[in-house]
Amino acid sequence: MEFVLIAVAILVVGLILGIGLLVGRGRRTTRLDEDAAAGTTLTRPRPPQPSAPPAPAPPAERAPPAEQAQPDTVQPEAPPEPTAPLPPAEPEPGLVIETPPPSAGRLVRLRSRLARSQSSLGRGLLTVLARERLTEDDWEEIEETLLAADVGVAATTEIVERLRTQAMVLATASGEELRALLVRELTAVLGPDLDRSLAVDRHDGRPGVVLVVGVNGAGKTTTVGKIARVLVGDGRSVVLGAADTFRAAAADQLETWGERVGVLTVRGREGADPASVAFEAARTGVEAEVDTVVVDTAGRLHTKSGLMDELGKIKRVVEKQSPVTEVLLVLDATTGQNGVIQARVFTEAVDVTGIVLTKLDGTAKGGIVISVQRELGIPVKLIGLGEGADDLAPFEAEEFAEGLVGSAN
Ligand SMILES: Nc1nc2c(ncn2[C@@H]2O[C@H](COP(=O)(O)OP(=O)(O)OP(=O)(O)O)[C@@H](O)[C@H]2O)c(=O)[nH]1
Repeated sequence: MEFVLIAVAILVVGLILGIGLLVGRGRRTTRLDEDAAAGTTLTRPRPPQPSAPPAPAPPAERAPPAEQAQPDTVQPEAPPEPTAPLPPAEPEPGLVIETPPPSAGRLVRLRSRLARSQSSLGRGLLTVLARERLTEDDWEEIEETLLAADVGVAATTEIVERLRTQAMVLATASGEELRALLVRELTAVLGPDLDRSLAVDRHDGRPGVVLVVGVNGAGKTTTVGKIARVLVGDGRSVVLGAADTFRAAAADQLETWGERVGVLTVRGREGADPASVAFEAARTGVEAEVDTVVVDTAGRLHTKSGLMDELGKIKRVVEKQSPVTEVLLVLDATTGQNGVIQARVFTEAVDVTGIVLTKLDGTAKGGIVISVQRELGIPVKLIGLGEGADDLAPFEAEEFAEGLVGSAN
C-alpha cells in the first residue's frame, strides 16, 4: 500500500512539472512576438514601415484592372491592387538637362566599335578572297570564318554560294573591289529592305507605347535609358515606366537616365505588380500628352507560362490606356546561340516587333545580327555599341556591313 502511495505521489509531482514547462514555453512564444512588434526580433511580417510614403488608394477609373493568369478568358473584375506609383525623385539641385544628339548617322560614328568582328570576320574573309585562285580548302576556310562569327548555317551557305558565283570576278578584282563586293554581299544577307523604323508615334491622340523585354543582364534597363535619349534627341516627348519591379536598383537606374534628359519615370515599390506600374506609366503619358511611353519590364525566365502571363497582362493592361506600338526584345550579342534560344521564349510569350542587340562592341561575333534576324524572322532595329549614354544606334544594313569589313587600308 505504501508502495502504491509513493508511486501516485511521484506521478502527481511529474504531472505538475510537465504542465509548468509547457506553460513556460507558451509564454516564451508570446514574448518573442511581443519583442518583434517592438522591433527587436522579427518573427512575423512587419506592418508597412513608416519610411515608405503611404500609397493613396487610386481612384477606381485609374486603377488597372486586376487580371487572372489565363490571357484569353474573361475574368470577373477583382479589386485593384494598391500600387500607386511613388512620386518621382526630386531632381538634384543644379542638375543640367542634356540634349542628346539625333539618332541619324549614329552607326557611322560608332561603327569602328565593331573592331573585334572586323578583325576576325571582315579581315579574315578579305584575306582568303584575295588569294589568286580559290581552292576547295579556301572555300571551307571562308565557311568556317562565317560560322565562327555566328552568321549561322543557312546564311553562311547563302553567302558562300553567292561568292562562288562571282569566282571569275574575284580572281581579277583589286583589293578595293573585293572590299566593295564583300560589303555588297553582306548587306544583301542583312536584309537591306526590312522595315526597321521604330513605331513610337502617337495613335488616335494617345502616346505610342514601347515595351522593352528580355532577360536580366542583357542590357535592358540601360537600353531603355538610351532609347529615351534617342527619342528625345529626335525631338519627341517621353515618359518612362520602371516595370522591372523585381530589382529596385533598376528603377533607380532608369530614373537617373530619365532625369538626365528631363524625362519623367513612373515607378512602383519593389515587388509591385509590373502591370500596374506599366498602366500608370501609360496613364501618365496619356495625361501629359507625350509622344511615347517606354516601359522596362522584368525579364524573369522562371517558366514560359509565367513569362507569358506577365508580359501578356502588361500588354493588355497598358492597352486600356494607349496602344502598344512596339515590343522590343533586348538580346546580348555576346551570348551567341544561347541568346537565340532565350529569344524564342520571349517571341512565344509576346508579339515581338523588333530586336535590340547589345554589346556588339565586345564581341567578335557580329554575324549574330544575321542569324538572329533569320532565325526569329524579326528585324534588328537598334544595336548597342558601348556603355556610353549615346552608344545605341538605329541599325542600317549597309553601314553595318561596312563596319564588319572595315576600310580599305
Ligand atoms: N559594352 C557594352 N555594355 C553594355 C551595352 N548595353 C548595356 N551594357 C552593359 O550591360 C550591363 C547590364 O545592363 P543593364 O541595363 O543593367 O541590364 P538589364 O538587362 O537591365 O539587367 P537587369 O536590370 O538585371 O534586368 C551594364 O553594365 C551596361 O552598361 C552595350 O551595348 N555595350
